[in-house]
Amino acid sequence: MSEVIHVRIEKERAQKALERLKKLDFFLPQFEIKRDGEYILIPVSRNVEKEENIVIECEPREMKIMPQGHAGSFDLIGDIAIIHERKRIDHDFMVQFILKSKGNIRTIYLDMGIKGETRLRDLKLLYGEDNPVTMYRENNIIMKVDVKKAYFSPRLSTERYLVSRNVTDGEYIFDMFAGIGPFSLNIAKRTKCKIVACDINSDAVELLKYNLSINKLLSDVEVHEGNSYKIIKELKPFNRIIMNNPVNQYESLDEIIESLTDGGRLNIYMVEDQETIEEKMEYFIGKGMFLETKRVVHGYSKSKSMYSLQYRRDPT
Ligand SMILES: C[S@@+](CC[C@H](N)C(=O)[O-])C[C@H]1O[C@@H](n2cnc3c(N)ncnc32)[C@H](O)[C@@H]1O
Repeated sequence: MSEVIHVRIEKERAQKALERLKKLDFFLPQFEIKRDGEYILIPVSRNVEKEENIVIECEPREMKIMPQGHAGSFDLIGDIAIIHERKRIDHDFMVQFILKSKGNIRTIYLDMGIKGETRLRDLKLLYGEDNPVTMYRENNIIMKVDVKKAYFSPRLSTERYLVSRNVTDGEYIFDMFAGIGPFSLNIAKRTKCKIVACDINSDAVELLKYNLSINKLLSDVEVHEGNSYKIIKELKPFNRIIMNNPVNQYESLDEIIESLTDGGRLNIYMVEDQETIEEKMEYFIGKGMFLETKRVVHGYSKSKSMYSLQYRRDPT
């Protein structure tokens, strides 16, 4: 049986990452470089995680395991690993695989599914201490994460970086489903903007405030606990609205579009299949929105993917 770890990197940055991985002697030339939507999968040797310094260029956060006869992946969040299985996986094999390939793993959970409005994960302990709190770094930001009390996924770190790069100083931004704050933190770190971040989960809001404080960004972000669909009415209009709650049904999209300034931008994340994403895109075009970027963030199921769409509201 052979198993290969791949660094998953956005297409535009893949060449640079490949050169860097070759230089560091992590690249495994005997295995194929593959495509995954807008991303490239580069086969690497197991100890790539040790090179924390290449995270920003390469982001080897999401390691995919593709052993024959198994189908799963795991996320690394600080010293916690969370296994996601698509088909039935031999859990002992996965635990041993992770422990052998990663040096610093304290706890391994199996993802039993995400539920409800607050998107909390049902986690089963497979290895180590049942302590869901850890510190996690991405794009020069540090975050306290509690994988049981608030939603967090490291898989969007490149997305958050790209969105933050698109923001210009002076924007007034609403991060509607902020969670523990990764979008707001990435933007506040790189720009001088006024950001409003809101989440309905009080534990997420507490972590968000803590994360702003440890990154010294408290004064850049106004935090609200509550229902964003209500709060937006009081605080609009915004130059940019970020909607990252892709699995739950979005409400009041007409009103949200109306809450943008002329030329304002909407960054929206959706889990759809090829057909339904086209329908959703037609809706926005019908509302006078101009599509600026469309990316496949990652595959979600056999037929569905997570899409990242950026629209600009053109003056009517
Ligand atoms: C998929 S998570 C995204 C979190 C964050 N943007 C991230 O990238 O980690 C969606 C978040 O939206 C929050 N949420 C769900 N409905 C909400 C609402 N009506 N108003 C505010 N927050 C809400 C949930 O508590 C959850 O933290």
